[in-house]
Formats: sequence, structure tokens, C-alpha cells
Amino acid sequence: MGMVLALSLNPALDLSVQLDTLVPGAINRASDSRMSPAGKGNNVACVLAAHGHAVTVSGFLGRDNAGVFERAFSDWGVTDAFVRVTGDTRINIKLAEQTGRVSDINAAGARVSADDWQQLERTLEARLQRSPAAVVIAGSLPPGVAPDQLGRLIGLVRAHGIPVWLDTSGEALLAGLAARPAVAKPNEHELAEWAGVPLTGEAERLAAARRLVESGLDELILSLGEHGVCWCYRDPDGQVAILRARPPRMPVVSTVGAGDTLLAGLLHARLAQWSREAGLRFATALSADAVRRVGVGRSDGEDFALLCEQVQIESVS
Ligand SMILES: O=P(O)(O)OC[C@H]1O[C@](O)(CO)[C@@H](O)[C@@H]1O
Repeated sequence: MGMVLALSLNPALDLSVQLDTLVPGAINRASDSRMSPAGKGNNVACVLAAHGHAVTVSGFLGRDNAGVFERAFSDWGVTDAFVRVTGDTRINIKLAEQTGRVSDINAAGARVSADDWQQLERTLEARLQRSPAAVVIAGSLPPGVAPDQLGRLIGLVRAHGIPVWLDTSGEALLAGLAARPAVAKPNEHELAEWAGVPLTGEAERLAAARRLVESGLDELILSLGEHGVCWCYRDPDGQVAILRARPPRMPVVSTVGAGDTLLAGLLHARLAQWSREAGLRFATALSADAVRRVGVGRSDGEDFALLCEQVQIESVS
């Protein structure tokens, strides 16, 4: 299986706090709290490495608190090609209540200079020479990086004939989609932003997903949270086909990282050359596993085979 390059342009340390119920304006007591190296690209890298892939991580890391990331990269067994920038990598706060509701407070991130950006482009060029099987670009853009720079980065990877798997939001997503990544993973709100209209029901969402694939992507992963995922792709005749997966109902500890786990699971299946249905079943089960823990999903649990069996898959016409 080939190497994967996972970019987190704006990684984060996640401060995950477990609470009974969050009462704004009051002193809240946590039942548990922990800080862990994260960010979307890093989360994807962690899952892929756990499934046997050679992964290189890159993006921008604050020099002042890089140590905790360096230890995690070594534990995960991934190669660190992050550009170090001035200051700290941001801390994002995740407040998870007993009901499963999560409130996120995501910080802006360390500022990236024009020199830092050039260094990233040079790093990327060098890594692309090693022909990675895919490049994942995931998460928000840090201060100092404009959406069109993301578009150019995608263009750079595409020029090497390497597929880009993109997961970002807001203006960055719009600029990124215009640069035609192979695969994008919006959620329903991000899809509506692209469509420019509210998408009220499943039929409207699927129609927009089809339009987005037809606009030039190979595949779209539409993540629908607890309702599962729609995987839209071109069939051999060039028509857009859709597979829909529904996960079993899970006890929720934290939904943070479930989307990253889904993307990683699908990429793992792609690199292992599994059938679409097998890949979707695996990735949906892995993502379901992620919500019952703080952090990303794992496939080494005793009941993982059962979780896979419980995923319902149908083809949508
Ligand atoms: O880059 P963004 O969009 O702020 O998201 C970062 C957050 O997303 C996550 O990767 C979960 O998807 C968290 O680990 C992290 O705090």
C-alpha cells in the first residue's frame, strides 16, 4: 500500500472536557478532561497509521508547543514533515455533555507568514516526488493563509497526478472545490453553502451532491452525523451513483473526530482495494466506534465485526 501525505494547515491541541450538563455563565465541574494532539489531517493520519499505512504529516506547527505533537507522531508511527512557525499551535475546546451534545470552541491558530508558506510548498514538492498514493488536506486555514492559496496547493498536487482528499469548510471549501480535488467530504451545512440555498430534505441534499460531483469531482462523501453517510461517485458509465450507509445507534461520549475517522476509513478501504460496499461498511462502523470514545475510531475492539454487520447499506437511485 502506498504512502499517504496528510496535511493539517491549522492543527490543534484538543482540550476535551466531559460534563454532565453545560450551564453557560456558571462554574461547571468536569467529570474528565484531557488534552490531545489533533486537527483533521492529524486525526486522519492517526487512523491510517493504525491500519498499517505509511503516513507523512505536514502543515504548520507552532514551535513553542511542538513537543506534545512530536511525541504523538512518534507514538502513531507517522513521519513528521510539519513546518515550524512562530508561537503556539492553537488549543480547541470540546465540551461534551452526557446527552452527547458537543460545543466546540475552535481558536484561530498561529499566524503563517509568506516565508512559512513557501517552506510548505517546498516541503510538499519534495514529498510529492515520492509519489504518495493520496494527499489528504483537512481542516481550516490558519491566519495568514487565504482560500486561493489552498486552491493553488490542490493544483500543485493535481499536477503530479495524485488524488487530493479534501475536508474543509467555509470560504476555504469553496476555493478548494473550485480547484477540483478528487474527493471532498462536506457535511450537509457545507454542501448547502456550496449550493447557495438551504437544503431542507434528503432529496434536495442528494440532488446537490450529484450536481457537485458532476461539476468535476470524482467522489463526494456527504457526512450526515448520526444519520450516516452518502457516498456519491461516477459509475463506469460516467453516471453519478450513490451508496447510503446508516450506522447502528451508539451511546455517544464525543462526536469529535468521527468525521475524520470516516474519511480515513474510506481512504484505507480505497488503498486496500476493497469493494465500495465493504469500504463504506467498514468506514461507517469505524466512525460509529469513534463516537463512543474521546478521539478517533478503532477497529480492534471485540465487537467491531458486529458493528460492521449492523451498518445498513443501500443503493440510492
Ligand atoms: O480546523 P477546524 O475546522 O477548526 O477543525 C479542527 C477540529 O476538528 C477536529 O479535527 C475534529 O474534526 C478537531 O480535532 C479539531 O479541534
